[in-house]
Amino acid sequence: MLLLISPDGVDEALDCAKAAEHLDIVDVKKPDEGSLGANYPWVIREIRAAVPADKPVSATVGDVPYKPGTVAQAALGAAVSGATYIKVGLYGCGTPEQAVEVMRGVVRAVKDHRPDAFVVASGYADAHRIGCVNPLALPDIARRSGSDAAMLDTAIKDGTRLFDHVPPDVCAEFVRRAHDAGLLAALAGSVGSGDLGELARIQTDIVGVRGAVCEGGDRNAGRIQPHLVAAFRAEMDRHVREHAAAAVVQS
Ligand SMILES: O=C[C@H](O)COP(=O)(O)O
Repeated sequence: MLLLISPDGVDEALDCAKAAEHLDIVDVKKPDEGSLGANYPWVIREIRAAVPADKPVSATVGDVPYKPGTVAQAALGAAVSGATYIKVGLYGCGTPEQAVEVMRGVVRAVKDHRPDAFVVASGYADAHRIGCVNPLALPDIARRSGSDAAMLDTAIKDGTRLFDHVPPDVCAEFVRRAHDAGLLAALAGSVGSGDLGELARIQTDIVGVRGAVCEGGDRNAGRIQPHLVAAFRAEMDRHVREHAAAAVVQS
């Protein structure tokens, strides 16, 4: 499992850089603009310069409306600024067809510029609260649009967790569908260390975290703490090892 951590700006990215050995992807976002709020191009550039070159920088393009041209141009902006993972929150897409149209534009805009960039189509575990596409539709949306990964996060950060909205067995189906389509499966949404056992068991590829590695577990008022990143990573690796060992015993 890969660990993606979301700093809110350059200062927190520097804290991530101090914990770089414990994380895999630095994800630039602007949490005060939403769950997948987009940050400024110059912030992406500064963060790219601040984190070790071997760590991919991801950028969120926003909780986007159903405006395929606008979103494609914004995604290109993130790629030009140095992000190699481009994450799009399909907030304003009410049907899979709309979501596929938006993501096709993103894939073309980003990969024309940088063929090796990695495009992530993200839906929301609490889609029922905002009226966007069903979580289990995401793997097929990602596949049809040529994206590289399907993701779920929570849209409303009110303390409810991924598993409160999409129980582990449904997340397992999400991961299965993503893998069957040849995609990576990424899961986030107030994920805590207590969720890591299930996330490892269902073979999640990427776990996205912010609140759990912030001071006081507070994604808004707290700041990312390198020692919390290290502790979270240690717990994650422990679960991955345990599930790998269990799989060997069963086989
Ligand atoms: O992509 C990851 C999200 O930023 C997760 O944030 P959170 O753990 O505070 O819900």
